[in-house]
Amino acid sequence: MHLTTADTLARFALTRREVDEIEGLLSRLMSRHDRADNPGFLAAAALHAQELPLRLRSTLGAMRTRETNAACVVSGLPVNDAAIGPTPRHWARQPDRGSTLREELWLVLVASLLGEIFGWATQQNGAVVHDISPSPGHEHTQLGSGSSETLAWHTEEAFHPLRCDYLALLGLRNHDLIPTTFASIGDVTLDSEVRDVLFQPRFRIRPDDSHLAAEDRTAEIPPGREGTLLLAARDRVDQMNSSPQRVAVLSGDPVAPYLAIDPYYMDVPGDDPPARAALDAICRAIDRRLREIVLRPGDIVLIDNFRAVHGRASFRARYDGTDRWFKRVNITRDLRKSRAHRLACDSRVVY
Ligand SMILES: NC(=[NH2+])NCCC[C@H](N)C(=O)O
Ligand SMILES: O=C(O)CCC(=O)C(=O)O
Ligand SMILES: [Fe+2]
Repeated sequence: MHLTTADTLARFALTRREVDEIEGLLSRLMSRHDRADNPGFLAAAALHAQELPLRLRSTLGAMRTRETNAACVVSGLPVNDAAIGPTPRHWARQPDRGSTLREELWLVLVASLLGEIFGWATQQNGAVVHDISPSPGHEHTQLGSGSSETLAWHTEEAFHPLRCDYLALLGLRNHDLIPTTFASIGDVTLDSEVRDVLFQPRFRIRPDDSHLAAEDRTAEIPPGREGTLLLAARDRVDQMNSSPQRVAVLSGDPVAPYLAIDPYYMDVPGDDPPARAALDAICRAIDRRLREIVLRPGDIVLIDNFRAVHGRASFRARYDGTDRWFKRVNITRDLRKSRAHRLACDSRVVY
């Protein structure tokens, strides 16, 4: 079987005029909002995003509706390296969130062209805009804060039924040009027997370690429904870890399927050699198609989390304030489907 091969990685370079327009929009928004993740700004983000240049809006509109490409790199917005401050050594340790307000507004606006932004109660303490930077002690982990090991390619939250439709990564600092890795299912060729097996619920995907981090569990349990939801979310992660359901890797249209895969956290239960062989086959096919995307400061990559996998090359962390530093958001096309797991209809945190 040959899946559709429309080019999977689009590159969108902002013109000088578009950069000027965006700078103006960001300055106006910065005078009115002190954080990119405050509820007031998030509620209006989709509206403000309509002030982004038309060419950008239509490119991302096509990515959303026609599934033309599985990723798009938007480049050209300058970032002042001194102004954003030193790279934090831990996601919770950025001394002044205001130092990246401009860049976070940029990320949230662009992401809002694809859908609604949300975070996980069990990840980075419910933050909606995540920090990705290397942390001491995490070098050999499979976390965004790892470094010395390759971050194995994956679907973001492959284990979770409410996983994002898209994720967006913003480069703030990347002096060593350490690449993000990327491959689209649209570039992968599979035998029809392999594909048929991957469409069946014969696989298990456990939560990745970012949802189990002990540090997320030290905070006090809040009272009321929030506490109830938080404890239930932790229990669910624990359960998905101890007794995961059997799921399919591929879904949707057999000739242009969607994908949920995270081999590092997967296994094939029971005596099922054909399922094992099918998983190995798709992993090899994806490995062959894996390519590198180097995000420079100001660049945003939007990744279709139903059609592409991503990861990161290994590198040596510096821990001197000049390390690679990204911001990340999850995007859903439909916030309503997670309503049972959120406190309010407009809340962005999924428990
Ligand atoms: N193979 C994996 N899924 N590794 C985990 C990916 C990193 C994880 N999303 C984090 O925020 O730290
Ligand atoms: O650092 C990167 O380029 C990708 C990180 C990533 O995939 C993650 O944090 O889930
Ligand atoms: Fe990821």
